[in-house]
Amino acid sequence: MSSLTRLLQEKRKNETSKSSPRTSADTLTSTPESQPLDIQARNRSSSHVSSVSNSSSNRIRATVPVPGSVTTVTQIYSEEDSSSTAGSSLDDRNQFSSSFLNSNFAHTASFYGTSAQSKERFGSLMNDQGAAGFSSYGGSLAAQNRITSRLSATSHTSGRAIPSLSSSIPYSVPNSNKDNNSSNSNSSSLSSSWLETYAGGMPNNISAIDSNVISSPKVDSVEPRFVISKQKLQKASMDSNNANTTQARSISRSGSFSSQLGNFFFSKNSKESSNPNSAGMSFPVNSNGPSPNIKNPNATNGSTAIPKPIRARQSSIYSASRQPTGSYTDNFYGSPSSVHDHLPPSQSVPRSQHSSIGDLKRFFKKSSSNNLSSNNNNAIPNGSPLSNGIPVPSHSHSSSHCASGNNPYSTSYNGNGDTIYSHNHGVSGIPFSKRYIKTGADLGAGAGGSVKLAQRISDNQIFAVKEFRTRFENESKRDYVKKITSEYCIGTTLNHPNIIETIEIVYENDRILQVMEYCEYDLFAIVMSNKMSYEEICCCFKQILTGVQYLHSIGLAHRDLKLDNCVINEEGIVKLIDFGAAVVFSYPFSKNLVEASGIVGSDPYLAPEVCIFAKYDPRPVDIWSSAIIFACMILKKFPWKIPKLRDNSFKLFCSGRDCDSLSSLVTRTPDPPSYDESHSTEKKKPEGSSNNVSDPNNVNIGPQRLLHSLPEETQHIIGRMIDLAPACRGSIEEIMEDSWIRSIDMCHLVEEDLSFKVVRGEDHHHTQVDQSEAHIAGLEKKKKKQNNQ
Ligand SMILES: Nc1ncnc2c1ncn2[C@@H]1O[C@H](COP(=O)(O)OP(=O)(O)OP(=O)(O)O)[C@@H](O)[C@H]1O
Repeated sequence: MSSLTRLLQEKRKNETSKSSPRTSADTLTSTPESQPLDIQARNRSSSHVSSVSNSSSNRIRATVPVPGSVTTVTQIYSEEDSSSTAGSSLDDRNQFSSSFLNSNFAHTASFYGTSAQSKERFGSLMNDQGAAGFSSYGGSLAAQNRITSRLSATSHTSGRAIPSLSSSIPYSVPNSNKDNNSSNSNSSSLSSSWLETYAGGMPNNISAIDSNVISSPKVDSVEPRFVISKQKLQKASMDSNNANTTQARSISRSGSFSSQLGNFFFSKNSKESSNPNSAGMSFPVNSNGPSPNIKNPNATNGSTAIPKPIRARQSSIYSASRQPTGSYTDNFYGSPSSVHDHLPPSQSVPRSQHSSIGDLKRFFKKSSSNNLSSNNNNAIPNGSPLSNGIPVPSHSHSSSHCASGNNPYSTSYNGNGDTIYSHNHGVSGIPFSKRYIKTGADLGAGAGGSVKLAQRISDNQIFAVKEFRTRFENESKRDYVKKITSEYCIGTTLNHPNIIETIEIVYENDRILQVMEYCEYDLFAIVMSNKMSYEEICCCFKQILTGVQYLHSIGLAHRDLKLDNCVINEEGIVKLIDFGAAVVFSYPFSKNLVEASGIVGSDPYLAPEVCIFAKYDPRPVDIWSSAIIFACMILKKFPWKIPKLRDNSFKLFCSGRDCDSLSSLVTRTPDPPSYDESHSTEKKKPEGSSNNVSDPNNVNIGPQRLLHSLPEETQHIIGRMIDLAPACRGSIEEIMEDSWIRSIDMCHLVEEDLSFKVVRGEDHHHTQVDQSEAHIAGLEKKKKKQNNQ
C-alpha cells in the first residue's frame, strides 16, 4: 500500500467515525449477491456525466483491512450514481436485441476536462432535426430522452483529475500538453498536499474524475514494451511506402498531422473567411433516400444554428499537436505547399504563412488544380479492373496533402470471386457533385459527422462519404480545422487492409467531405444478427488486432475502438474506421512516449485509466477496448456500462483481488524478472486465476466474473488485455504471439502482382445481413419503426 493511500486511509478513517455508516454497495469488495452485471445503459449514461459533475461532493473513504476480506477505498455515491448500477447478469442474454442495440449506439464521448474552459463533457449527435443529441451510451435512438438530463448534468461540472499515469516513468514527454497540464504532469504521486490543493474547489484546468485514490507508480527503468525501436519505426515506414512512392509517408516528427496543417492554416494573417457551416452534401440524389443532413444553411461568420453541444469528441491529435517539436512541413513532402510549388519530394518545405478557413479552401482548390502533377504515380495499371485505359489521378485532392495517394487497398472485384485491391482513381478539377451521386440511405451519424453512400459516376463504384459535422458554436475555427485535417491526414496516411482507406477529401460548397472505401456491413450489425459463429468472431477479432498492431507499429493509437468503428466487407475483411480520436504516441526516431489526454472514447469500451488520469499511454487503451469488443461479440452484451466503481458490474470485476484499492490495481507495475523460474511463473499467472484471493472459485467476483463467460482458450489472453493496470496489460505484440490468437484461421489478403486477393479462413464463413440492417442508421430506422408500432 502506498504511503499516500495509507495517509488517506488514516485521514478518512477519522472522517468515517464522524460520518454516517456506509452501505455495503460502497465497497470495492462485494458479495456474490451483489448487483449483477448490467448493460441496460441507455438511460443511465447521464450518470457518467453527473457523477463527474458531482464529484466534488463525493468523498473518499478507506476501511481498515479486515482479515479474510479485502481493504477497500470507498466512495459515497450520489443518488444518481447508485441508481445506475442495477443490471442483469452476463448470462441473461435475452435482452441482447434491445439493450445491446440501444446502448451500443454509443457515439464517441470525450471529456475536454483539461483543456476546455467549462470542463464539460461534450458530445454531439447530428440528427435530422438539427438538434445535437448527447450521448455516452446513446446515439440517436435514445438521444431525445436524454437531452434534458445531459444538459442539466453538464451545467454544474467541476473537475478533478489525477495527473499522469506514467508521470513517474522516466519518459521524456516533449512539451506534452504544456498548455493545460503543466502544473500537474510532474507529480509522480499524490502527496498530502493533493488533498489540500484539490479537496476544496477544483482548479479550472483539472477535469473531474471519480474520487479514486491514485498514486502513480514509481519505476526505475523504462519497460521494453514502451520503447519503440528505430528499426521498427523505419520498417513500418518502409512498409507503408509502395514501390512508386517517392514521398515520405512516415509520420513526421513534430506535433501532429493537424498541428502541422494547423501551422499551415493558421500561422499568420488569421483572417476571417467563409463559414464552414452551411449547405448540405450537394451531390445529386438518384434515390428516394433521406435528404442530406443539412444543419445550418443560413449560418454565416462562424455562427451556427446547431444547438450548443454538450459533448463532443476531443480531437486528440490536436492535443498532441501542441507540441512544438519541429515542424510538419519541415519534412512533410505532401504538404499543400509542396504540391503548390512543385517541389521535389526530397526538398523541405517552408512553413506556410496561410491561415484560417480561407486557407482550408485554398488548400483544397490549389491541390485540386495541381493534382495532375502527381498523377503518374497513381495511374491505374492497364488491365486492372479499375483501369479505363487512361492514367487518372488518384486521391484527387488527398494525395497531395497527406503523403498518401497510393494506398493499394481500395476494393473492387474482378468477377472471379476474388477481391482486387487496387489503386484509386478520380478526376481532379471536377466538382464533387459532378463526380458522385448519392445512392441509397444514410449509413450512420456520430460525433464526427454523418456518413452517406455515394456512387462515383466515372466507374459506378460505391463509396462511403463522411460529411464532417459543422463547427460547434464554442469551437474555434482553429480547433475545428485541426480536427478535420487530422482525421483526414491520418486516414490518408494509413495503408493496411484492416484500416479503411480514405480516397479523397473535398472542400466544396463549404462542406467537408471525406470519401472512403465502402464496406457493406457494420460489425455491430453482424453481431446484432446473432448469427456469428465462434470461429467467425475469432477471425474478426484477430483482424481488429491486426489493424491495431499496424497502428501501434507506426506510432498511432486509435482510442475509440468499438464495434461501431469496425466495418466489414462482403469478403469478410474487417476494417477500422473513424480516426477522429486517434493520437500519435511516438514519432519516428524517438523513443519518447507522447501521452494522450482526455476522456476520449465510448463509455463501455473505455479503459479504466482513461477515467482516472489526465494523461495516459494510449496503447493499452486500445488493447483494453479490443478485449471489450471481443467480449461483446461473444456475450452480445457489455460487461459494464462504464469502468468506474459506481458501476456495480465494474466494481465486482475489480473486487476480490489481492489489492486494497482500485488505485493500487490500476497503478500496479509488472513484477521484475525473476531468476527463479517457478516463482516467476507463479507470479505471472493471469489475473483471472491468481488475484481472486477471496474465493478463486467465485465467478461472480474479480476478473473471473467476465472471463468465465468466455471460451476457455481465450481467457488467458483476454485476461491479460483487461488487466486493470495498463503497465501490466499485454502489448499488441504479446497478444499476437498468444497461442490461441496464432491458431485463429483469419481471413486476410495476399498480394498478387499489383492486386490483393482475399484468402478466406477455412473454418468459417462470414455472416451477411440484409442491407437494410447492415448499418447502424438502418438498425436505428428499424428500431424507430418498431417503437412506433
Ligand atoms: N467506410 C465505411 N463503410 C461503411 N460504413 C461506414 C463507413 N464509414 C462509416 N460508416 C458508417 O457510418 C457510421 C459513422 O461513422 P464514423 O464512426 O466515422 O462517424 P462518427 O461521426 O465519427 O461516429 P462516432 O461518433 O460514433 O465515432 C459508422 O458507424 C458506420 O455505420
